Amino acid sequence: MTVMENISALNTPLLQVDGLTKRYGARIGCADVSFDLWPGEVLGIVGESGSGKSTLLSCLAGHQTPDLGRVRYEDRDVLAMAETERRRLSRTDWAYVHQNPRDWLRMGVSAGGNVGERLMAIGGRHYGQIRETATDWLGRVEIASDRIDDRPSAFSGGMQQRLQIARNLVTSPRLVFMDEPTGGLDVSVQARLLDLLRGLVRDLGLSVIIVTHDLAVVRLLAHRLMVMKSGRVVEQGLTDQVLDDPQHAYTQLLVSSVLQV
Ligand SMILES: Nc1ncnc2c1ncn2[C@@H]1O[C@H](COP(=O)(O)OP(=O)(O)OP(=O)(O)O)[C@@H](O)[C@H]1O
Repeated sequence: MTVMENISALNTPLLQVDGLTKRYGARIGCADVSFDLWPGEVLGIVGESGSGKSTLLSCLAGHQTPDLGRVRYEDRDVLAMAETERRRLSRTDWAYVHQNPRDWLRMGVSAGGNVGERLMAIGGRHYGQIRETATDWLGRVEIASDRIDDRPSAFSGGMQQRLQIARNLVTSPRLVFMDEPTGGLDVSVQARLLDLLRGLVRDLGLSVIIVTHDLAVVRLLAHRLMVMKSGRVVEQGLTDQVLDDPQHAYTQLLVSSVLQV
């Protein structure tokens, strides 16, 4: 990129979402959701169970087709894209970290293989280099290099989640979707994972959309917050502002119920 292209990239949102709506029959999944995501920005999406967080995330990532609305990634219309192009984006520029790593890791393949496989999917062919990069990434997610040939089934839940993160980030994506990445883990394991995620997001300059019902997670990770209720965005703003001075009654309830715990 030239300097001018760099400056212009900084002035353009990475993702532009406009009026996104998804219904399941008569039921609303998400309705009229609009926002911009900027390079290097972490956007948190919170709301109680059934508020539409996962529906929104899966529509953004192209796993579901919305009924209405527009999604632009850089200068590309994501919804009008051919399936092959969207798949290519998912392997290169985008990553998706799911709540349950066991469903998304290849449990019969070694830890190193799980990471290396993603490099091979984008054209990596040199075995030595792939193994070296996989070892480096295991180190970055705090998995000892002598575990490289172990299968994920021999790993703890926290290690499996860290392996899923390495598998996702090894291809240097720019935009990472995360769906409850710390869900289902012990509190101390969650804290370590959050710390790790925060470091990676900062060091790699990632743009992230993270869905969670856990306000502590967004407090630590997200620059900006969107609060959803019944499929709609009821409040959005800078994370600290929204959490310290919630304007909408629903956000006030969310925040106060956490404080009572
Ligand atoms: N496949 C589906 N078929 C029908 N209705 C669905 C489907 N998926 C979600 N819904 C409905 O859409 C609404 C939003 O659900 P969604 O799973 O997006 O919420 P969520 O905030 O992610 O909840 P959770 O935190 O429990 O995952 C809910 O009313 C839900 O019942």
